Amino acid sequence: MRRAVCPGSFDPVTNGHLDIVGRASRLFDEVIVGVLINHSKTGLFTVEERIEMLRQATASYGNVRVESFHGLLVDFCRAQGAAVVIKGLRAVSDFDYELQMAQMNIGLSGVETLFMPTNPLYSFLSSSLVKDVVKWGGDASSYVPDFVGERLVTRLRQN
Ligand SMILES: Cc1cn(CCC(=O)O)c2ccccc12
Repeated sequence: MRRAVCPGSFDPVTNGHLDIVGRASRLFDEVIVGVLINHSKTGLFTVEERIEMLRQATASYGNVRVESFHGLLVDFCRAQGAAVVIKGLRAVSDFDYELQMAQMNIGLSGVETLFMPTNPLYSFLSSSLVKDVVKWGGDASSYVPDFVGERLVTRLRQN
């Protein structure tokens, strides 16, 4: 069974993430979305909330699993039996860092990284930008699933 891991923070999941995950799910037998647990950074949503939104957003794909992990990505890949990491590239500016990570990961463990160009519709998108837009009253309905947008409004506009 050919598995791939799509790692990230997903705080929250955006349509850009879902575009890549959906395309990867058509290329691999199973895709594991890995939600990174970062103890040094408090996100807007808890890891459990991010997992819940990702599971709801990817339920229709049929071969996507969502799990959390901490520590080295390659250790998570090994534990999941995945030989490939899928990364979405939004712009050339993403490439330097992602290349460095990919070279380190293959050196550490032989885990390959495949880069997928982001759909141009979402090449400017990030979870941080979406959060800022919603916080200041903007409409993010083109950029996140409706249920994610509703949770963003509830979480950001209460305070
Ligand atoms: C474009 C893109 C960025 N990331 C990191 C997201 C993050 O760290 O929150 C992704 C994860 C999965 C699929 C596509 C992407």
